Amino acid sequence: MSNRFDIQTTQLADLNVLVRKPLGDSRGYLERMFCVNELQDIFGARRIVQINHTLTQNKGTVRGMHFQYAPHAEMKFVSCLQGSVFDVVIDLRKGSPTFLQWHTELLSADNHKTLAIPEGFAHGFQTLTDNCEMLYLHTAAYAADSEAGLNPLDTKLSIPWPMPITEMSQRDAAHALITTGFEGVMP
Ligand SMILES: Cc1cn([C@H]2C[C@H](O)[C@@H](COP(=O)(O)OP(=O)(O)O[C@H]3O[C@@H](C)C(=O)[C@@H](O)[C@H]3O)O2)c(=O)[nH]c1=O
Repeated sequence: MSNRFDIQTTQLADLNVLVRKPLGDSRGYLERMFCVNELQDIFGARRIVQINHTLTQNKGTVRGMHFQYAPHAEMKFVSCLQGSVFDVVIDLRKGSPTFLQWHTELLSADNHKTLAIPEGFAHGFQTLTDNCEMLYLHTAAYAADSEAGLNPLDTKLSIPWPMPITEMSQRDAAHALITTGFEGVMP
C-alpha cells in the first residue's frame, strides 16, 4: 500500500510505472522520487547504490538500449526531471512470458512518472524536447565490462521511435543486432 505513489502494472511481467503524488501548497510541491518503505513490494531487499543524472541537449536524440549482465544486473528507477522523452523498456529475461516484448511510456517533468525497471530489461529513450534531464537510481554499480546494449534500430525489435533520430553515441549505433539464437539473459 502506497500513499505517495500510484503503482501501475504494465503488460510486461514485473515492470511497473510509478506515478508520483506531489504534495502541493502555495510554494509549489514536494514529491518523493523513491521511498524504501512505500515501494517495499516491488523493491524488496535491494539497495540503491548509485544515482545518475543526465542532460541530453537535442530533441530527437536516442540513448540505449542498455543493460548490465549478471552479476551486475540492476534494477533502475528512471524519471524525467526536465522536458519529455519517449521511453522504451524491453524484457530480455530468459524464460520470461514477455521475453523480447517492449513497453513504451512518455516520461516528462509534468506527468510525474517513474519507470521501475527490474534486472534483465534493456532501457533507452528518445528525447521529445531539447535539454532533457533524466534521473536514475541504480541497485548495482556501473560495471563497464558487464554493460551491453541492443541496437535501437534492430528490425527484430521494431521500436516505433516517434521522430527522426538526430543523434546517437557511436557506441549505441554500433550495438549488435539480435541473432536468431538469442535466448535472453539471466536476471
Ligand atoms: C552509465 C554510466 C556511464 N559512465 C560513463 C561511461 C561514458 O564515459 C559516459 C557516458 O556513458 P553512456 O554513453 O553510457 O551514457 P548514457 O547513454 O546516458 O547511458 C545511460 O543510458 C540510459 C538509456 C540508461 O538506461 C542508463 O542506465 C545509462 O546506461 O559515462 C559512468 O562513468 N558511470 C555510469 O554509471
